[in-house]
Amino acid sequence: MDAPRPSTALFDVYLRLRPAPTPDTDRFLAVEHPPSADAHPTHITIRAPANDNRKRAVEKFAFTRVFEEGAGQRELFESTGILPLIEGVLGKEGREGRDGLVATLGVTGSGKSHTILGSKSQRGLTQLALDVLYHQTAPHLVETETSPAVFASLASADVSEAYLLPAGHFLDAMYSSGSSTESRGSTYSRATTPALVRETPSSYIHMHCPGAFPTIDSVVAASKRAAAAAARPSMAVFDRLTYPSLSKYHHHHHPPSPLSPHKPQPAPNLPPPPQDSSFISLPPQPPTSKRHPPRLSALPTHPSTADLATLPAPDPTAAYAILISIKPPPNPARRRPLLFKPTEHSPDRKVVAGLRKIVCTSLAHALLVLETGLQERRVAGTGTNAASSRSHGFFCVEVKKRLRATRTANEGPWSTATLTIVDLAGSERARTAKTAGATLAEAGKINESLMYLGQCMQMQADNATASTAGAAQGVNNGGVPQANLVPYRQCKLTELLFSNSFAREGGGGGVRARQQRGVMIVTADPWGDFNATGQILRYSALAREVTVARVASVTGAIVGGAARAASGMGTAGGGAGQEELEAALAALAALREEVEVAQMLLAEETRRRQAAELSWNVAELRCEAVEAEVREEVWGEFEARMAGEQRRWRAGRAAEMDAQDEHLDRKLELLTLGLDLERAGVWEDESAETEAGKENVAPAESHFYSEDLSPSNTGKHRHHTSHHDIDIDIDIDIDMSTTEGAKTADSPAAAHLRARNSLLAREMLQLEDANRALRERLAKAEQPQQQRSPSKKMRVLKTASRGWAGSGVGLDDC
Ligand SMILES: Nc1ncnc2c1ncn2[C@@H]1O[C@H](COP(=O)(O)OP(=O)(O)OP(=O)(O)O)[C@@H](O)[C@H]1O
Repeated sequence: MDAPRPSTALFDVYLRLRPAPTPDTDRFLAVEHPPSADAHPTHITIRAPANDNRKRAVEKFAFTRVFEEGAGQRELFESTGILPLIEGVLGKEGREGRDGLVATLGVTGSGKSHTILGSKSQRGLTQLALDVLYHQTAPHLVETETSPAVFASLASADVSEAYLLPAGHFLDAMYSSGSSTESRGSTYSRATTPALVRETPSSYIHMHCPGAFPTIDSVVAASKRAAAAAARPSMAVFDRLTYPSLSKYHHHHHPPSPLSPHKPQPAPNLPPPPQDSSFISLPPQPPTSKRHPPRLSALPTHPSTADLATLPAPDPTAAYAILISIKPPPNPARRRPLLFKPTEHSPDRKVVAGLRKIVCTSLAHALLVLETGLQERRVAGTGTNAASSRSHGFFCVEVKKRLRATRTANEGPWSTATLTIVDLAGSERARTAKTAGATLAEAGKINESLMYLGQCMQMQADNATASTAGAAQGVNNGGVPQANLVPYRQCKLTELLFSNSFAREGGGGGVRARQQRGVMIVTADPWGDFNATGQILRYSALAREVTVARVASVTGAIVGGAARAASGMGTAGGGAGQEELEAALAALAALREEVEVAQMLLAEETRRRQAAELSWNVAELRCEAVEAEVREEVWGEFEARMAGEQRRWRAGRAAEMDAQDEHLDRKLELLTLGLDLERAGVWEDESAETEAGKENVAPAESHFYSEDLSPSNTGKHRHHTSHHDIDIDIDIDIDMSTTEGAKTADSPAAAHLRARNSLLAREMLQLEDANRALRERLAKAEQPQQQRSPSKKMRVLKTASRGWAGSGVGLDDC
């Protein structure tokens, strides 16, 4: 069985074994060493301890690499791909960084916290990662403790509704003047944390340092005020928000701690430091409002990262800022679920809203903030592990990056990549752990979230195996292996861990470039709980194989009994009969073993099927909910559009009818006018004087009036209009001489006539305009019909020529 090395994997999975607490006991887990001395082990096998009579199958698991009991923190740090993760977070030159995830998973007491956070004498992966990060970015870090403008730019670039604080500010607010208290111990142990009953830091801050937390708004406002006060030194305002040097957290008897061999720490030249040792070393104390800062020199400095062979390279063209996120301690009375927010890059990329983000400009600051964060993590002792972590711990190191200002260009916008380090709470069996009440309920939740995590990991392992098998057989689906969806949205834990691994940004081809890469370190105690460890190994391993164990004792007993029976039967059967019997018994034993393995496989498959059914049901419910939501949304939009269309159509129709009415009114008005004139006898008289041969007008046409406006007084103006089913021909033939005659006569009738004439002339012009517009509309309406059918075209032409025939106005005039 080879360990698949999938290219599409969410993360590499490493196994770390912890040293034996009592080495002389039997271990159930064995490491398979590869034949070559240079190669690292990748496989382990587990077999049930002797006292477990139920299962006899041997299970074999494959991991990216197995670290045996002797492996130290430094070896783990160097060999688990964390350095490339850090390089990814820093980002290549001119490019944004990529998120990285380091997580530990294992049964309670198997060494997760030891791996991630270290112990009193050894640094964990988190401290080592911070050391490398600060060492590599030191020349490129922006100064936020003293520069309000830079701090404000960071604050305004954060989209997660976080509270940004400079580290000095934060630490001072957390550990204000309690420095005169006596030393109460010197042992550093995280195990004492659960018993500490103190004010939560946030309540302390609000009670004792009102306004001490600068919100984004207050810092931005402060920076604006500072910029505006040009006469004063611009630092004046920010000084009030700036906090004392880190060196006050050093013990005066100790030299500055060489936390990072690469970067000297500030000298301890401040007021007499507290006699107290690190707050994490305190035995249980009565409630008090004072807290004491961790003593920097008490924090472990081993192992060092000074002589690492390869270090991640930062972007030389960029400026960096490093922020450490801390979730404010929850109010037990009003526990709220984590609030996720999509980021500016993609709705899939989620961040937790409402965190405190501490801008740390040095490793020492970062370590102090980390220690402070650890205090806020809820730890409650259980029967299994006295220092058991009863919550999943997330340590998020945000690396902000922007292009530095040059002579030709200003600095670019801040981009963010996050290194998330996760110490998952241990899975445990309630019976073993002897938990009760709220702690038992919490354990149930933790186990549930770990179950969902297990499903995701199994799915990823299956995908990876399928992809490797597909690649080996050259079978693929258009170059893309068919992968099952990893159900990471089932719970907050898996969403937090993996939403960035699947985030699609922008919809373009290069969207996967920023997807998160991860490292999962599974911890196991080879002498611990066989069942619980086996369960975790089953869902976390990259591959698994079940083989039959030799059940020599049982088979031997059967064979021995059979042989005795055979010999008791006398010598009649002879040697041949006995051999036959032995062979039959051996076959029987082999069949029994097969049945047992088949039963185990069946049980495993049943469990997986049930898990798959569960996720299927959840997915179906989600689909239904989404479908209903989409339906409702589409229906609402459709109805709104329909109503809009109806409104528009009604308005258009009303306007059209108004235009028609107006047109008809005007025609009627003209008709009435013409009739009036006719009645007055003007037209009859004048028509007698008009020249002979004047064109007759078709009876169907309306002959309203004629007016001769030509200079020679002999011209006539004809007007034809057609609107829908109404055809109107207007002949205007006004004899100006008559008008002149009338003018000369200067009778009331002549004056009336003149007035009428000029009114008519105006009306005629308006009518002409309306007529022209109508003709254009008619022509447009007829055009498609003419194009469609030649016969129709002819019909239209005929109709048109008939319509214009009597008026003397050619089609070209239309
Ligand atoms: N590789 C190791 N080397 C030395 N000591 C170890 C190692 N791993 C674990 N231990 C010790 O085992 C004990 C339990 O380890 P740890 O607290 O890290 O377990 P855990 O898996 O985090 O447990 P929980 O899930 O309950 O928090 C600690 O005292 C720790 O120092």
